[in-house]
Amino acid sequence: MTALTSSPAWTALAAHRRAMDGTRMRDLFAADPGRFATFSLEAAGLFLDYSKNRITAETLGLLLDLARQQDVEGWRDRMFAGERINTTENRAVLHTALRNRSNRPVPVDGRDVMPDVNGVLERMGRFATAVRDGIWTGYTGQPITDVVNIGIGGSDLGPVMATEALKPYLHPHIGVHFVSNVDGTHMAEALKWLDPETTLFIVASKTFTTQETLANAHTARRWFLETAGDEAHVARHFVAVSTNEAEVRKFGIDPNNMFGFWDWVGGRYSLWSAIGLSIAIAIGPDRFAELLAGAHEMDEHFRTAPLDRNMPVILAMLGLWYIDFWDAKSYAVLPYDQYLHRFPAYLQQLDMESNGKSVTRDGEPVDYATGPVLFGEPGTNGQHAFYQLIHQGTELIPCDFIAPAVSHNPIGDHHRILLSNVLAQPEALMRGKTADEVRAEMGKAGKAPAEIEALVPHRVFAGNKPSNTILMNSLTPAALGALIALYEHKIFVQGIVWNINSFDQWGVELGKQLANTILPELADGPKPGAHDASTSGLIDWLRSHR
Ligand SMILES: O=P(O)(O)OC[C@H]1O[C@](O)(CO)[C@@H](O)[C@@H]1O
Repeated sequence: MTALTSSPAWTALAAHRRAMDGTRMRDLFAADPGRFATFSLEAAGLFLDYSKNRITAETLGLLLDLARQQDVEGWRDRMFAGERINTTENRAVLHTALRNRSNRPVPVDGRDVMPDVNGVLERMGRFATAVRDGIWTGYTGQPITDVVNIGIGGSDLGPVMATEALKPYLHPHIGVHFVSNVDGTHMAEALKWLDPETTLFIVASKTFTTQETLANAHTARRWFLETAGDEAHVARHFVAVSTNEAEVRKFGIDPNNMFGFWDWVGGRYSLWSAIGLSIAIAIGPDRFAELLAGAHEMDEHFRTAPLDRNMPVILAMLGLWYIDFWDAKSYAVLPYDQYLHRFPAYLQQLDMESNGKSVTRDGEPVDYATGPVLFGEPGTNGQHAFYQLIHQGTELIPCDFIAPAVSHNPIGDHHRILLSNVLAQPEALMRGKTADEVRAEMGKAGKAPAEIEALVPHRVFAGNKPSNTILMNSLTPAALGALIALYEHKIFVQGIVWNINSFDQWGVELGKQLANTILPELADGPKPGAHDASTSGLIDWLRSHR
């Protein structure tokens, strides 16, 4: 057993879990009229109801004991203080500094990073305004009509998700597009309707060595030069966002057109940095500042609220409760807001790249489950796709439901219908439907007893399925900022309790290395090198079918 699973807090939870067998949320609600008030809280403009979980006050107490035992508060303070808590890469973890609207100094190796952070933010703001106001023009003097962000992973998913989420705030005459996949189709489809004279490319890559992004950027450059002709025009149409000035120069982008950030910003935590340039152009610097401010408010909450009133900590510990003590392997995030349709995809990287780890910070194998498989779709679409399995399948899948009280598009009674669904699903998951309830319902509908009995097993809902509901007034930039920061910190807390490093991603390297080996082997020439029979067979098949 590892130190964690043999620890007092863990073993107490394991015993408590066994004692919870047979406990049903239905009964807990019936026994305690104050359950909703006890298990809900508000922070940074977000309201969290976590009363529909398999918990009692004792459960929460034990979960928080575990958080304390693992020194969540100490690690949190070390993160905010700029300590190098990403030990395998020897880096600080300071995405919170990027949205530190208090301007409290944040030292890294004794040097305050805030002047640099504010400096880049100001440059981004000036540039975004110039593009938005038509002052930054293309090489023929025309205003920019389209911006294409070329990046992948953290250099894509955050900006895509945020510009989709904040569509009501977009500039009316500038289209923002994203190309991430190295599949030429992605680029070809994006460029199809664009005019090189009025298109601005943002090449976004922390390292500026990512194969997919560089391939896409070179293709975009060639496409642009086919019309523009002169290399000198590249400067008005290509800007870079990176930490790697040398590689940016090598690509041929003038460092004056580069927006920098720092190694202490993880890729999947980077939308708050210059990686958010496409967001700033899309919604304007003031709205971008509101996004940062919303996240900062959640940071302050996370930094200062006691653990039992701390939204990210509570969400984290509930998630961990199901993963480690109820054998839940996956987890659904279900936004009831069409604008949040890319939010689950964004969270997949945030959560699965952060906590998809199986060794501790010291390199020992874990003997407990870590990050879950995360998936989701906007409600109500998901209801007509995979909710069946959540309601009646054999897997336990905890869910987060997310919804705004007010829609940006108050058409007829659409929003009321949407809200009725986001309330009904957690209720149904929690309550379920017993055999007697099925019998009574079918009896009332005049069904024959034999038919009723045949269908009872199919129409019973076990219920007792856990979920959280997160509400906000409306999906503003500030609310979105708070929501993202909530999940960032939730993931952080889980990583600390699991004693893993949530800030590296070595697991993506092997595939990259092997792809580089296979790349030349797909060309004509000598037979493929040493592979397993399957990989060699597939290479041969592809070579003979083109
Ligand atoms: O911004 P870069 O350096 O191009 O990296 C893109 C992505 O690649 C990864 O390193 C691995 O997928 C991510 O962590 C990162 O967000």
